[in-house]
Amino acid sequence: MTDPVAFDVVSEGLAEVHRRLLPVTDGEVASYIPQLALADPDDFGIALVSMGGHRYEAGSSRTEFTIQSVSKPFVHALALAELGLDEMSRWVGNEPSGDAFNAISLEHGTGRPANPMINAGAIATTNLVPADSPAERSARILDALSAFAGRRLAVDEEVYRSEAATGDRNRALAYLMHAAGSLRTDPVEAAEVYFRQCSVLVNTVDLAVMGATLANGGVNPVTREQVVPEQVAVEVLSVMATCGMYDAAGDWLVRVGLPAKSGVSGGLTAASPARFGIACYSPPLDRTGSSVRGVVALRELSRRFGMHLMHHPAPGADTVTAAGAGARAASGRERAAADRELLAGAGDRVALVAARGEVDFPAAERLLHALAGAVPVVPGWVVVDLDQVTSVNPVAGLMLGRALDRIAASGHRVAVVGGSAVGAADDAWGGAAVRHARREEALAWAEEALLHELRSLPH
Ligand SMILES: NC(=O)CC[C@H](N)C(=O)O
Repeated sequence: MTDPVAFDVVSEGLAEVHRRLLPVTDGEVASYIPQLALADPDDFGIALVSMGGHRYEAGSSRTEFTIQSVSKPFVHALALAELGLDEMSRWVGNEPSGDAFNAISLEHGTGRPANPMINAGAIATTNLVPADSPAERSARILDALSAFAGRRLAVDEEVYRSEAATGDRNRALAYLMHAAGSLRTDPVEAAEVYFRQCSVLVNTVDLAVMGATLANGGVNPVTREQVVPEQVAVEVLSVMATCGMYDAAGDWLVRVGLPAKSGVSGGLTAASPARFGIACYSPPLDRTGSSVRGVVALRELSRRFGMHLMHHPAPGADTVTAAGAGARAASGRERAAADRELLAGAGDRVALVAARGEVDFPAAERLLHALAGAVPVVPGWVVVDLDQVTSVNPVAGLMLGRALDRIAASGHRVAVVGGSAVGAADDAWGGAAVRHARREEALAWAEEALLHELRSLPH
């Protein structure tokens, strides 16, 4: 029997990066929260989770640590799912602050924190999660983080106490926001809920699953649970891309090109939309508060696996499989010599355009361009074969519908073949088109009508 591990080149890639970066000893383990100073600087874990829910890992990927600021995007997701983007944005901005994570980055006048990834914004966001008491709020947050991770998580009470004992700066931020009217709950309680959220224990694989859930439109790829709506995942990833790495966010986007979030315990998660969640854990931090090994590892992995968001994606399969008029659009029916002759003289009055696969905005643009080139110059018949189309997204359906309506309005008769996947787009073309089950039928329908017209013309 073949050992499936022998084919695991993904884990091999992770192991190679891990081996190469293990000797890196730059950075300092965070000590302003005393309990964090006890972390082992040699711990180094890497994990990658695919949209199929497959997990790949290297190093100390199962070592537990407190989530710290990596919790912020996930609690932001929970608050967004409850409040919606407009209401959220009234309380917390979406602008990169360019400041350190613990900066007093509050908007002049309103006291609104710049974004939900810095401490001030995170404390405000946490306390926007609807609940009747701080305990209930903490419980809801723990539930949400667990759903993102796909397993039941717990709070490290010692780290929580250590952070609460030394958390005056965060309390001060809460007081400032409370005074300015941007935090409505009690400042001390607000900070406590935030400290408990930061003290939730995770491992590197959990962080990768959490990132993968955002990359997968809010559906946890391991448990298949829809944790937050897809739109919320899109909004959270956007904020991660611009604010997730604090005052290093710009450089990060250039070099790694993925939405990400780091934390002071050394955790780091990144999301490659529709592809992977990737996470690292290594406690020594750079001056911006992100894991030194984590940052370099993500840089290498992004390059190695071609994950930079701004990369030109590989083109999909051709959408348009046939486009033309005349002979190429013939139905193949047996016909009398006289009819064949008639058709040969007027074959360019029947056009065929066929498409396949998923039709989204760019694919619809290609299809419409092909239609424009194939439509007869004099009133004729246009057969659009969508039998091999697997899906049409709403915007593409609208575009196609409008184009077919226009073609019909300019005097052509339109037939649409198959396209059971087209579904919603059906309403879009408002019955301007005749439906046929097969391409040959539609072409024969067009030819019969054309012949009928030609035969009645004086020779
Ligand atoms: N960047 C971080 O991870 C900060 C989280 C930490 N709990 C704090 O508030 O200071």
